[in-house]
Amino acid sequence: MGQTTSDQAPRVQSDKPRRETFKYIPKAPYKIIKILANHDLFTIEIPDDSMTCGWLLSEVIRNYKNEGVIAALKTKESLDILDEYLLRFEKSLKPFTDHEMLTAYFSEDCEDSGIGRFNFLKVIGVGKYSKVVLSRKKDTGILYAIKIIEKSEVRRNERLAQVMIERNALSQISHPFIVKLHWACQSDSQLYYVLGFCPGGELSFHLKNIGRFTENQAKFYFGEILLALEYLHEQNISHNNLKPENILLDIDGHIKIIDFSLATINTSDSILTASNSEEQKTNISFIDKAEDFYKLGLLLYEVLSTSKPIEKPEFTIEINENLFPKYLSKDVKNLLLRLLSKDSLCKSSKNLEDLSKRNHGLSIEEIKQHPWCQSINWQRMLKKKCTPPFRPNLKKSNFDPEIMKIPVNLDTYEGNELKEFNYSSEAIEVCYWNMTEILLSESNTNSERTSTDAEETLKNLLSDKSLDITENTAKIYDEVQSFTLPSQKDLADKKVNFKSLSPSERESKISSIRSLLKSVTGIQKYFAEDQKQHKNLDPLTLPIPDLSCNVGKMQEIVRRKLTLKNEV
Ligand SMILES: Nc1ncnc2c1ncn2[C@@H]1O[C@H](COP(=O)(O)OP(=O)(O)OP(=O)(O)O)[C@@H](O)[C@H]1O
Repeated sequence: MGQTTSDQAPRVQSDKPRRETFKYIPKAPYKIIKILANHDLFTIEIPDDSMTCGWLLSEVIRNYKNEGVIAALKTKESLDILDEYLLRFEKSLKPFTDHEMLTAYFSEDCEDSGIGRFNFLKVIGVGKYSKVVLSRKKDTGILYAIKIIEKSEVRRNERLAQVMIERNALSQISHPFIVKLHWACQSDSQLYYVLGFCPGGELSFHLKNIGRFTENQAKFYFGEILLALEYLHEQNISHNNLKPENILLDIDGHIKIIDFSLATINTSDSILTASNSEEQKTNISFIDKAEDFYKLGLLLYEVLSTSKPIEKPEFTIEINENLFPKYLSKDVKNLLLRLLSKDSLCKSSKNLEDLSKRNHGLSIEEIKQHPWCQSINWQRMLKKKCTPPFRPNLKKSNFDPEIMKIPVNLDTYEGNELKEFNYSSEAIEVCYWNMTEILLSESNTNSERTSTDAEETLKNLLSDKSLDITENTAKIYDEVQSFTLPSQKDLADKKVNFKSLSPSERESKISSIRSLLKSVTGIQKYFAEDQKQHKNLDPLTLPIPDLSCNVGKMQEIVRRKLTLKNEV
């Protein structure tokens, strides 16, 4: 059979108009994202929502032609949860708005093998003996939560053994529902545990926002915690401090158990020191595990009712169904009864004599098979395939804003680039006050100023190659932010005082501050003495294009505070 190939086919000229179907019509971008990379500002067109954070980063790297290695992207406002989101390459770009501006994070070389490998960003948690600080690893740009423990506090409170147990427990754990310890290191005065960052905040924070959880919501958290406990107990580790404050959420809403500061590890060695008896060895580990179940019961009660049973005296006497809220189902009441029963209390008292009083306690298997847990598919849950009741808000931080105001105590950090400059609070405070004075004197000369076009000023600022904007002062931002303005009267007095100074007195007052600010920010040409060359750069009206512009940051804060103050 003769085959007609396209070559052989007669070329017939058709009279019909040609169809346009093959014409390539470029699709309008679905949205664009602006990228500020060093002094370059460019846009990336996002064709649709299926594009991911990993794709965006690769596009940015492809488009950036200048010096430096881009390791990550971050939000302009350093919003912790979105910054973490941007590091998840598989995540969709959906949460970002059209024309959103992101900044590039450049990899920094670092020879230090200790804590100097990290830039500290802000305090996100405070414990009795420690602070937890959100930090970025200088070379990779990855975010971590670093728990900083003061050695002096450990010594004073004789907590060394406990601190070592926390470290040892964390270092042998690897489980999807338990925080990961990546590194542990120390300086002369502090211990550092570098932990995976959980941006979703504490379960207690969400509990406060929501009121109380429904049984289904509670069941999800209960199930994930139980799986983590099962794993811990298999490793002979008891957590001993389960409570909503120690359950964090990851970016998708799954749990991570933190805080092993009260944990116990039942190694045969430690048991041997306590006693050589095999029977007691079994009992002791049994008691610690029972303590976890009891605490799990308290946690379940708390999330379902929003009250802490521990604060109710009747709970420590004899537990019965009447103590539970009426709206709870029969099944959950039964489970609570079993977890919180007097038996459990006896077991958790750690008094060996009490053991004689106990009946048979619940095992993990029994809890898993309890009627209330019947709807849980444990295999799916372990693989994180069960949908969390809610996802943490990506548009605002899930950490307590009051805690985030706490300054990172930079004086005590060792081994990073802060050595050269004294970043003590007083130094920053001096900066702050004098910035205020400069702004006040500026505002006197022209009270009608309005904000200039942000884009335009940004371009001016970026095209000025003499400005050496350093990345290093998110910490200063935090420090400055934590100061409060004085009363209107004090401000007025300051203003009058400052105005009454002669130009040379003003100059001498400001000059030391100016050099301080220059060394803090790395910006060499900015203030009055430079204004002849930089007429466009008006400290009062300069918009804040990027948080890495440190003077801008300070101005913004001062201005925001002044506005607030004036509104009051
Ligand atoms: N990996 C993390 N990611 C995000 N936030 C964290 C992380 N670890 C701790 N935090 C925050 O820091 C707070 C305090 O941490 P943690 O509970 O470990 O300290 P603590 O045990 O209470 O302190 P201490 O041992 O000094 O008593 C937590 O409640 C939480 O808000």
